[in-house]
Amino acid sequence: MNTPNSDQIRRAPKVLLHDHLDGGLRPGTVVDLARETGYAALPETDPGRLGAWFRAAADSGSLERYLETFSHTVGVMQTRDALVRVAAECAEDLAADGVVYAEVRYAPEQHLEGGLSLEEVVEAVNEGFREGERRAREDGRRIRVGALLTAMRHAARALEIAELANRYRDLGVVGFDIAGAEAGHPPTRHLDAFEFLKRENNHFTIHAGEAFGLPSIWQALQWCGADRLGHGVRIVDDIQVGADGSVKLGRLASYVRDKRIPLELCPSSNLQTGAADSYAGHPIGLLRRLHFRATVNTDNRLMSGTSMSREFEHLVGAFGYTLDDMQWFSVNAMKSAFIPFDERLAMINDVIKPGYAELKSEWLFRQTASTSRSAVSDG
Ligand SMILES: O=c1[nH]cnc2c1ncn2[C@H]1C[C@H](O)[C@@H](CO)O1
Ligand SMILES: [Zn+2]
Repeated sequence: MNTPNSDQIRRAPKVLLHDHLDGGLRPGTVVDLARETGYAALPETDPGRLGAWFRAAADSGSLERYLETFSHTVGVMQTRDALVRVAAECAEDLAADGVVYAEVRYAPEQHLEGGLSLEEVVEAVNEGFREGERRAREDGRRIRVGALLTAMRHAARALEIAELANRYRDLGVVGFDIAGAEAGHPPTRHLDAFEFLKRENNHFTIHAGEAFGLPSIWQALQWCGADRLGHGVRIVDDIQVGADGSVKLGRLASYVRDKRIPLELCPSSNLQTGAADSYAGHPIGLLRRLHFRATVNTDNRLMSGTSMSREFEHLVGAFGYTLDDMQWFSVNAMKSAFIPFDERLAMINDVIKPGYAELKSEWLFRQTASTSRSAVSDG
């Protein structure tokens, strides 16, 4: 009865925990910035064709090949102005899509080629997010964006980036992450960074259980102490579903569910990197049914040609999700955010729940309107 249409999905208040700044540029902005900064390696210079190129190139079935496409976005994000613009447009685009709270991540160490310092990178991105929030407000939309600082798992700067995240805590940065090719780069190589953050009572998430399975999830949780799992989708490898529908959770899957570890699931991205083969077959269906702390995310809007609304449209199509399901995912995400508890609670009670209540009550008023129309035409 309350299956949402596209317009309702877009207007519904959504919460996004896993979105890469360098994976979400507008294609036209990539073209503009390449021209302005003298970046000559773009495979296409027409925005439409460039957007299609990113989607196709990222659609290889391999995480390593998917990640190669980032050389072009990172390539044009090497100046202060470019970072401010990309961050402002990110916040604006998310707000236009109905996102009310987002944590957007990027790796400061990848933006130093033009001579910026790590601090200048963080300050430029923060400035952009504040500008985007302001523009959204002028358009009558409300969004709050926090930054997550990512360290690249194949590099050796994790402790330095963790210290940077800690220094900019309460100044626009809400946590830390590690990303990059998973196989061959275990998170335990960066234990010093995680231990530092734990001593500082700071928060972090780790990309795990995407291209590599249970050992990666286990390490991220039990060795590194991650607060959330970036993807974590392969936790289904520890869940057995019998022919009669009975379900048996292994020890790790039980731990993840019992401890309410948030899973930052990214359906479209998983289809492109081969972690899932269809929306209907995506583990999110099972994980939602089993009441894991599942959340819906975009990962890389440019590479997947997606948005939060599109991710939900796919899920509504595949699983028949209703506005109640959308609210469940959004509340789950908000509970799992890295901002203080009282702010999360206020977002849930004062923004998310009223937003869904408004949408869920629309049918009442639509029915009155159509009754009066038919009365007029009957007369
Ligand atoms: O899905 C992903 N898995 C692992 N690494 C990723 C994914 N999406 C983006 N990245 C990498 C490429 C970016 O340059 C970096 C920082 O945002 O994070
Ligand atoms: Zn990611």
